Amino acid sequence: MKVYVLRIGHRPDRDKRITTHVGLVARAFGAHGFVLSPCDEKVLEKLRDVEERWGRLLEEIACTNSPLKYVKTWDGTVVHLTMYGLPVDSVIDEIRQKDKILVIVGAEKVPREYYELAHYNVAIGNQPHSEVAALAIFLDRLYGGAELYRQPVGGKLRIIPTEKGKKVVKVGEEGPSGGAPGVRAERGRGGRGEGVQGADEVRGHKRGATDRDLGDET
Ligand SMILES: C[S@@+](CC[C@H](N)C(=O)[O-])C[C@H]1O[C@@H](n2cnc3c(N)ncnc32)[C@H](O)[C@@H]1O
Repeated sequence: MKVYVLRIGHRPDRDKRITTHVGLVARAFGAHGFVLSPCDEKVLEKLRDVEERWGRLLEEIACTNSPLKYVKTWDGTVVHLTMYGLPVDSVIDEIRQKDKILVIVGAEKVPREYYELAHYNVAIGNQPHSEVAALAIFLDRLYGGAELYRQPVGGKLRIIPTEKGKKVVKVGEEGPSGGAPGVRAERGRGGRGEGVQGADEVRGHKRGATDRDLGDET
């Protein structure tokens, strides 16, 4: 399964923090790609910085100024998170069977076309709340919780879970039993470029094994 998150309706003057949180949730909760619309380099830079320090979980961090075209040319399943949609529990098993999923989250009012283009309009409860919460719960239901235990590739720092305090070590110094308990990332890192349509309209950053962020400090 390949999952991309498309954040639409971002307002650079007021949404930087919440959009960054959408991106961080996409990264930490199992998405393979994060696409922002409209483009805002500051937000993308922040996400790249997190990936550089904490390790690579996203295959692609990109933006588009033609979000509708991005959705129309997505060659997979389109899920739009909205409080007006169907209850997540009634559709999540079906969505989990799909190979390629684009999850759209809005900011303020989402244009009607997105509701029509979506294969699934999905509600995380039928009350208004937040795109950050909606995305987190959707991805957690999609992966059944396993996404929390993926291990990033490269980066500089790892957290050693502790009962109290903060234990952070450099990559390579985790020790034989270091690192978070759990499973390694189940998905492969291959298939870069999948899900990128209208390359002339998608400005992004694709990461390869030679990127500077793969170097560790040890
Ligand atoms: C500030 S909310 C706007 C609420 C909007 N009226 C709506 O259609 O959900 C911004 C985004 O959060 C997400 N969201 C908010 N509440 C949600 C809910 N109950 N279920 C699913 N998504 C939700 C949607 O993606 C929405 O575009």
